[in-house]
Amino acid sequence: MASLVREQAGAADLVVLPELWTTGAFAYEEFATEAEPLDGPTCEAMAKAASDAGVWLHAGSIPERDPEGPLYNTSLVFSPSGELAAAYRKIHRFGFDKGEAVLMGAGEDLVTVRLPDTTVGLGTCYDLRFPELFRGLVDAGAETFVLPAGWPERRRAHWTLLARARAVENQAFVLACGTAGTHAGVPQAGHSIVVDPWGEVLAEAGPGEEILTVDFDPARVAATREQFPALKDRVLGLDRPGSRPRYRDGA
Ligand SMILES: NC(=O)CC(=O)C(=O)O
Repeated sequence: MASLVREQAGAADLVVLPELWTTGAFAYEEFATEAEPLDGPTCEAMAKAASDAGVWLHAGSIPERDPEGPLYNTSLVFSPSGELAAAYRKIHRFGFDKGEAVLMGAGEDLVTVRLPDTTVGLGTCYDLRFPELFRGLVDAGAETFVLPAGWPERRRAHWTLLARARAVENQAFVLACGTAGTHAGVPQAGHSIVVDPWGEVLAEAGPGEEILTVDFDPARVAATREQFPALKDRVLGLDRPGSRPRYRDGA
């Protein structure tokens, strides 16, 4: 993975990797054996790859070992000088009563990171189904969402639909990078996708491994929000019972 990142030197400003690529998102038994702290060998290798290539690197996510707590599914962003600029612990864990949902702890913090031309809001895979997270990130200034995933082929239609929905409703770019191949018997969707603030798909990968390259202009977020200012019409608090407008039964 480090040599793939290095190949982007001079070609990309930001490189994005998928979710849990050291294990596979469904290789549950490997989470504990492969987990490492944020100064572990994978982070060290990714920090070096980012600085060797001189790129911002969203290094996807790894199983994080917190000496004080449970394992976490943690996404990592490195600056072009190899500093860990952000770490985001996945808030919505997938699996209902098994897998990640029981093997890993839930993150609690919404995380944004300022890149030179855009503020990036972080989400991971299953988070894509929860619009309130992305609204929270918009409130924190996000203009571009970066989301690594290990999304199964079986639900690929949801992947595309949700990526476009998060882009349209938040008038933001969505850069969603998915794993390819088969992980622990689960065929992965691939189909990494980049969506613009109008909901148009700027680029989409195929089902297999590939490097998807896209040029986008972060200034389009402010322009879209100004030309079609739907975000200003939000009624806040609808998802919080007790807040206004009030909830009532019937007509
Ligand atoms: N793997 C995930 O985190 C999410 C997923 O599979 C889904 O359908 O949602």
